[in-house]
Amino acid sequence: MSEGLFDEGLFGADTEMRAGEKLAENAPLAVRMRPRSLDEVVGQQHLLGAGAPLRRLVEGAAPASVLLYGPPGTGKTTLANLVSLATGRRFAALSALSSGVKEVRAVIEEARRRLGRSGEATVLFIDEVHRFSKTQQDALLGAVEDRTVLLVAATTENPHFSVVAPLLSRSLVLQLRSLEEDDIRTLLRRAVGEERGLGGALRLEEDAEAHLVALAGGDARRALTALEAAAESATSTGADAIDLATVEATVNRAAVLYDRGGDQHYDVASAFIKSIRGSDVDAALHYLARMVEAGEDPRFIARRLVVHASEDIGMADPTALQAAVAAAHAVQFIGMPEGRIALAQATIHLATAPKSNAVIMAIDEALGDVRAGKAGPVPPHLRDGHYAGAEKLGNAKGYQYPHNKPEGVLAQQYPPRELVGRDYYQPTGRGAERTLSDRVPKLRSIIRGED
Ligand SMILES: Nc1ncnc2c1ncn2[C@@H]1O[C@H](COP(=O)(O)OP(=O)(O)OP(=O)(O)O)[C@@H](O)[C@H]1O
Repeated sequence: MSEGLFDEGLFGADTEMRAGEKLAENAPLAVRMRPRSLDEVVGQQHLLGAGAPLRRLVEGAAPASVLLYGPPGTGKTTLANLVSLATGRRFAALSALSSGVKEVRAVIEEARRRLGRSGEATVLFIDEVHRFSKTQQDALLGAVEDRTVLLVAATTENPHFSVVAPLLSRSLVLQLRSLEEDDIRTLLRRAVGEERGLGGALRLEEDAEAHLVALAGGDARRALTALEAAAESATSTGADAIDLATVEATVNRAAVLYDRGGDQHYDVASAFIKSIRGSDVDAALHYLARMVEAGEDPRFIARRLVVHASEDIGMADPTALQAAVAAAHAVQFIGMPEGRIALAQATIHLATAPKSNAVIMAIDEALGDVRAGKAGPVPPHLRDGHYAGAEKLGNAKGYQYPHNKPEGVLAQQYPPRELVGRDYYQPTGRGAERTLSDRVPKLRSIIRGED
């Protein structure tokens, strides 16, 4: 197995960093400022106070695999690193974005060999573990179980929904919190002053600092990345301080490059859906490609497809919902990068399908009535007639069984009295809904006895 695998992870050459090892000077500021000991970690006191679970782990108490769950840039990678440093284990990292079962197996195999050969233990850090498919997560189980690796998995999504049960039950789930404004301020000041940061070459003006704190939204990486961009800009103009104007002029760039949870994400997702609704298959594929390339969570994309299969296509092509659900399953099953093909197939299916919004209109009108209080008693003949005493109440009495009629439909009141004659579903007549445009009015007239 090539050592190079470890170098291709999310921190480049930093992947196998050891205490005291010098980081490349050209590493990003956020990487250079990564805490080297627990004392340098800000916030997360609920996990790091005396006797708290993470401190015990870092201090070498009973090693357990951990799932770190929390927003981006709050210290998940950092803490994984510290666990390996403090416990003298080698640090191997994989990103679920770019690794498959093959890579997972290779890393585990290497960990097993090292353990057998020299007794050297490994912390295996898996970033964004929620992006792993079930099969990929299952590949980790054996090694976690027999302690070949100490797994530290990070996720920004609730692990109870995104991590397979056997892995969940073998791990300690620890939730990280967004950093407080004061924590971010501390990190910015450290980065400005310390040698491994900007080395005190520039001053950070007060309002510029406040702006960076606000922009960060509790994400330390975002704060340090924006600071670095502003510092580069200030240096290039020969200034000796970073002022508010410089921060404002540079943050857009920083935001576009690094802001996974920001506006771009929602704008592109919105354009994707609107292209599908507009039947522009090529534009839809373009936005899909942008999301895939940006590392968007494939399950987020799949969920949008499932929603819009019903909202924009509905009964005009009932197989669209099946296609979207199948793509969602496929993504879960095979993971990325192969999952992109299933997503593309569902995108093409939805974009080229005939369109109808009759389903969403129908349910929303029905909901509107219910919310307006139009929800009278259920007609007695439709009530549950199975329990003891039901008959006495007159429940189910007079109910007519539609199958007894040759057409399978008969005249009978189904809605509460005040809603008799109310039509919610209005077929558009497009695609497969065409047949419903004929059938639904006929059904209504039989049921309402107008025939
Ligand atoms: N709690 C913290 N204390 C000190 N520095 C922090 C903390 N959290 C993050 N940082 C700084 O931000 C950088 C990025 O943090 P880290 O990689 O640990 O975040 P993460 O939670 O793993 O984020 P992501 O989910 O985006 O991968 C670190 O290199 C470090 O400089």
